Order: sequence, then C-alpha cells, then structure tokens
Amino acid sequence: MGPAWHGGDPALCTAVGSALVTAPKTSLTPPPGALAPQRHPEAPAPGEPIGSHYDQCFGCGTGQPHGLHLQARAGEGVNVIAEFTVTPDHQGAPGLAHGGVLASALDETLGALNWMMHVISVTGRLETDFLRPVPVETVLHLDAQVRAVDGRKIYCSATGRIGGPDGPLAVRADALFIEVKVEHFIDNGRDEEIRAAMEDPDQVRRARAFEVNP
Ligand SMILES: CCCCC/C=C\C/C=C\C/C=C\C/C=C\CCCC(=O)SCCNC(=O)CCNC(=O)[C@H](O)C(C)(C)COP(=O)(O)OP(=O)(O)OC[C@H]1O[C@@H](n2cnc3c(N)ncnc32)[C@H](O)[C@@H]1OP(=O)(O)O
Repeated sequence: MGPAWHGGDPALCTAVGSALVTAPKTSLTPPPGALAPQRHPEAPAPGEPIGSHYDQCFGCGTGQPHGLHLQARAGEGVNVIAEFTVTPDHQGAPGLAHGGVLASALDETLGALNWMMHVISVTGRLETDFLRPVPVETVLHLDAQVRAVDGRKIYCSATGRIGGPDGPLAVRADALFIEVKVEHFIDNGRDEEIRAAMEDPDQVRRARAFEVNP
C-alpha cells in the first residue's frame, strides 16, 4: 500500500486489519462551545474597500505583477465581498480557470476577514468544492463570512458565484483559520522581505492596526 496523505504518521492513522484508515481530521464544523463572531468596532464600514495587507501578496498585492489583484470590501456583518475576473493567465484547461487559482481567490477573500475582527490569522485548512467550470473572462462574485470562533480557531466559509452576486454557485470553501501574532511572519518569513516590510511605514501601519484587539 502506498503512503497515506499524512505520510504514514502513526499518530494520524490506525491499522484496521491490513488497511490503514485515516483518523478524522479536525472538523470544519464549529464545536458546541464556539462563539458567534464579533465585528470589530473599527472594522471598515460596509462597502468600504479593505485594501491590501501586503503589496507583494499574490492574492491582493497591488505591487505583485503575477497576482490576482483581489480587492475585497467590507460586508454588513462579519463578512467581506470581492470580485475576481478570470483572465487567460489563470487557465488550467483551454478557456477555463485553474482550480488552484480559484482556491487562491477563495483563500484570499477569507483572509480579508481578518480586518473585520482585527485578528491576524492564517489558513490552517481549506476545503474547496468546485461545482461548475469557470470560463476565462468570467467575473467571480466572492463572499466570505466567519461562522464561529473557538479560541484561536476561526471557522469560516466562502462562495464564488458567476453571472452576478446571486448567480449560480461555481465554487465554495469551508476553512479553518488560526489566529497568530505578527511574530509569526517575522519569525518565519525570509529576512530580505521582512526587513523591507519593516522599513515600509505603510506596512508597519497595517500591522499596527491589529495590535489593539478589545
Ligand atoms: C513585519 C511584517 C508584517 C506582515 C504582516 C502584516 C499584517 C498582517 C495582517 C493580515 C495578514 C494575515 C494573513 C494573510 C491573509 C490572507 C492570505 C490568505 C491566507 C493564507 O494563505 S495564509 C498562508 C497559508 N497558511 C500558512 O502558511 C499556515 C502554516 N501553518 C502554520 O503556521 C501553523 O500550523 C499554524 C499557525 C496554522 C498553527 O500552528 P500553532 O503552533 O500556532 O498552533 P497549533 O498547532 O497548536 O494549533 C492551534 C489549534 O488549531 C488547530 N489546527 C492547527 N492547524 C490545523 C489544521 N491544519 N487543520 C485543523 N486544525 C488545525 C490545532 O488542532 C489546535 O487546536 P486545539 O487548540 O483545539 O488543540
């Protein structure tokens, strides 16, 4: 038998007869004690653009030539909306968007939820359903919302519709984001980019926006 998805880590699988059966992974369903998400009092007003968290970000960076250039806006609740236009650069099959690009668009929209709660979090798990092919030149209407919060774990979901905000569902995702401190980036990022980010007053200002979290 070939290696399982977890590389055969004995902590993650149990032997049943001769077969390896994976243990259930952390659920994307909030546990019973999870709390309803709170919109931060200083979250952007509904309809207000959220802006890029880092100008070199593949998802939202305005200075990233290869990026998706996603521009999310605050929703009414603990949610954000965005539009993403599929271009020929995003193809997987002739004339159709690559699934990984669509997953990135969902991931980035979910990441923008950080601004609605003033919490820094990173994707721990992202489970994506691809329901319809998405042709080049399609505008994908994205909507992401936080469903619940349990300690550092943020349970959220996103949808991507075609033809309009109420159009047919093309992609959807459930995700678990994990809250981190700004040190997560400083400790793990490459020195060159971290140094440049710390010398950029706009970047420092964006990071500081998360420091006070009542
Ligand atoms: C000066 C520079 C400043 C730059 C930054 C400035 C501003 C920043 C502002 C906003 C920007 C923030 C983010 C970017 C936004 C959007 C981009 C799109 C989103 C992404 O693209 S982001 C990149 C991809 N992402 C990663 O690069 C994560 C890699 N990963 C890790 O870095 C660790 O893995 C981590 C931190 C996730 C956890 O590590 P950890 O040690 O802190 O915590 P631990 O492992 O204890 O987990 C605690 C509890 O979460 C559960 N848990 C953990 N992982 C799980 C999983 N995968 N599935 C199910 N449950 C999971 C555990 O089971 C436990 O649960 P319990 O508490 O119940 O036991």
